[in-house]
Parts: sequence; structure tokens; C-alpha cells
Amino acid sequence: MTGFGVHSEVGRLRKVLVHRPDLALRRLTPSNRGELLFDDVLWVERAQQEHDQFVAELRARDIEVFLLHDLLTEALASPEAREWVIGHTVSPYTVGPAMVDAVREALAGMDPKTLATHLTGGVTRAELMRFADDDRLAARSLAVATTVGSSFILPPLPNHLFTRDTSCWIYEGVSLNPMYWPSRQLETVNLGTVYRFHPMFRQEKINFWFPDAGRDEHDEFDTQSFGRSSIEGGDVMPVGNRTVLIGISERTTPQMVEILAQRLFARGGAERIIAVQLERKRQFMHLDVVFTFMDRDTVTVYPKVIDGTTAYSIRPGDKAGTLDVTAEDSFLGAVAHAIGLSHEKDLRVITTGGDEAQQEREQWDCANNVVALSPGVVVAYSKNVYSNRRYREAGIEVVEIDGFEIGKGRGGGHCMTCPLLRDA
Ligand SMILES: NC(=O)NCCC[C@H](N)C(=O)O
Repeated sequence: MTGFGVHSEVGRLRKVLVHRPDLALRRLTPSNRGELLFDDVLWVERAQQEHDQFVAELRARDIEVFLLHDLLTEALASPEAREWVIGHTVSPYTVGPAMVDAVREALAGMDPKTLATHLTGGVTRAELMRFADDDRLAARSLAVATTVGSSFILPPLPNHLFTRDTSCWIYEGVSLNPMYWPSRQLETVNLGTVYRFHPMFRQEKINFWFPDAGRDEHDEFDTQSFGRSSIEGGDVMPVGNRTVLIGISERTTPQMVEILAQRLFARGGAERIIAVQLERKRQFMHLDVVFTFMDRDTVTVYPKVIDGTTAYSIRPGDKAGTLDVTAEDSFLGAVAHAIGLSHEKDLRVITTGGDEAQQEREQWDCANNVVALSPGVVVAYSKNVYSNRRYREAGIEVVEIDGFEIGKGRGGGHCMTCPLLRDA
């Protein structure tokens, strides 16, 4: 087996990428948190403790946990990686033409760890003035003249916390995802740096489903040209049998599902995609906030959303490059079939716990967003008491972590993990 690849949603998790809360979360304020996709500001030290508890639970089960900041720092030891990431992050479109050189020079002067901190945590105008070797910037740059010290020259990326979304492994390859909201798009540049330049990935010559350097006219860093195509990993689930579930959501568009489907089918990555259409609402932003796997035949669902969904199976069409799109009678029926069950009723469906109001509260607090460590063992937030009780009654082992602070970004264990190696 190669060092990386994700072959199911519940097989033993062996390697995973996470991101410990850091500088970016210290930058959240009541006025910027909406644009940065958080529902509140965080007590960062407590968020770090909660995250450390999560990582400790993973490591206690012999899962190899990689921290994004470490991998990025290690990748940035290479001058080629530094030049590449700075070139892609700092452009006339991100900082204004007058400031490109000053910001690039400021970043180039940082040691790898500090650079990783600012690539994920952003750079304020005051910080730039400290790093930049030019006190006349305000006279030349409108972007400097019209901002104050705390304004962002490079925006912080607090949603790096949700490593699930920015890149995702589908069987033997990885997709570096074009993200929907501008406030998440630069995350993909950082992940691209890690996958392209970190020795651990470089040695493996990993397989990129997207973008494909040889074929795509643009890459993940040229986000201006993606038009209506975006996809986020919270919508993508390789469930085994060469099938991938993909949510069509606020974040993932049918156009991008078609592009990924063509790529996967042409190169043998998958044979069937089950696309499920979700309501475009923040509380249901990705498939994984209303549906995750807990055991080989067991899923947790938020019924209010999943019950009314429409699903389609996409398979290779009769000519190369074409797709065959067939409407399914039910999403859960299609899932049951895809994982080898004879009937839809053989799929054990555990709904969010409590009455309708409690279900709504717990879905909001990520009760349906659990991550399986092995078949039948999941990590869940302790605050979701009704749902966790229900999961245990169904025979699931629930490992509880606190999510009072980290949960304010609207993500649970599934969102906070990017599996790098998982068994079938
Ligand atoms: N897979 C997920 O559902 N990820 C959660 C992402 C939360 C983040 N604040 C966002 O809005 O993108």
C-alpha cells in the first residue's frame, strides 16, 4: 500500500491532517467574523486545549496526526516552495499592484515558521510596516493609504481549522479544491504548497485529481478563472466500491462535480458518483453537516434535510469523456446499494437525537458531523447529549471531546480532519 489514499469513510484511519487553532483565530472580531464564516469570536487558548484533546484522542488510537503548520513550515524550507507560495499568494489582485514587491519582500525575509504563521494567519498593515523596508508605502499605495494598522493586507484564514474542505483524498489521489467563498480561496495555495513541496508527498509522486498540471488551463491558484465551479471536501465522501458521494450544496456546484467525475472516470479513480442536492443554507453548507458514516452499514442523518433530497448517479457515458446521469429514487437507497447492501432498509440510519427543536439545535452544533476512527468508533462533541445517547444505544462507541470554542466555526470532527490514509 502506498503512503496515502482514502478508501472508505469508516475503515481504520491511519494518517490524518489537522490544523491547530492559531493566529488566524486571534484576528476574528465581531465585525469581520461574518465575512470570515465564523458565528462568534473565540477564546483561542481554550480552542487550542479542545483541539489538543481531539488530537490526543486520535494519537491514543495510533493514528498518525500531521499538523498543517508543521507541514507548511517544513515545506517552506525549500527556496522553490517559498518562491512559489509567495508568487501565488501575493498578486496585484490580492494586495494591489503598488504593494506587490513590498509584501513579497517582507514574506521572503521571514524564516519558514514565521512565514507559515503569516500565510495562515494573515498580515496586517501594521505588521507589514514592521517587516517592509520602505516607509514611503503610504504615498504609493492606495491600499495602504486607505487602511488602518489593524487592516489586513493579506487576510487571515481561520477556516484552515476545517482541513476536510480545502483538499480531499478520493481513493489514490487528492483534489486541491477551488473554494466557494473568497475568504477560503487562499487556503488552497497553502495546501498546494504542502502537497507539491513537502518531502513526504514529493517522494510519493502523489496523484492529483484536480488540478491536473498537464491538462487544466488554470491551476488552483488562479481562482479568478473558476467561474461557477467550486467544490469543498465536506461534500465529498469516498465510500468504497469505487463510489463517491458528493453533495451539491452552497459550496459545491454541479459544474465542478462534472469536471471531477470526468477526471476520476478517465483515470480509473471511481466508477460511480452519487450526487445529492441539498438546500443552499449556511447551516447545511456541506453534506457532512447533515450526513456522516459511523459504521460500515450505519450513518447519522439530520432527517429534516436528508429526507427531502434528490439524488443522481453519475457513471461513465457511452463515449469517452461523456457522463451518464440517472435520477435515483432515494439518496439513502442509492447509498445502501453502493456499499453492497441488498435493501435500503439494511442501512442503519440513526437520526439526530431529541425532539424537533433539540434536533435542530444539535445539528447546528455538528451532531451529525462525526468522524469515524475505525468501524463503529466515532468522535463527537460532548454537548450533543441527545444524539450521542442515541448513537450509543445503536452500539456505536462515541469518543467525546469538548467543542465549545472550536464549534463556533460550525464544524465538528469530520470537518476538522483531512484523512490522508484510511483503509477500505
Ligand atoms: N466540512 C464542513 O462542514 N466544514 C465546516 C466549515 C465551516 C467554516 N466556517 C465554513 O463556513 O466554511
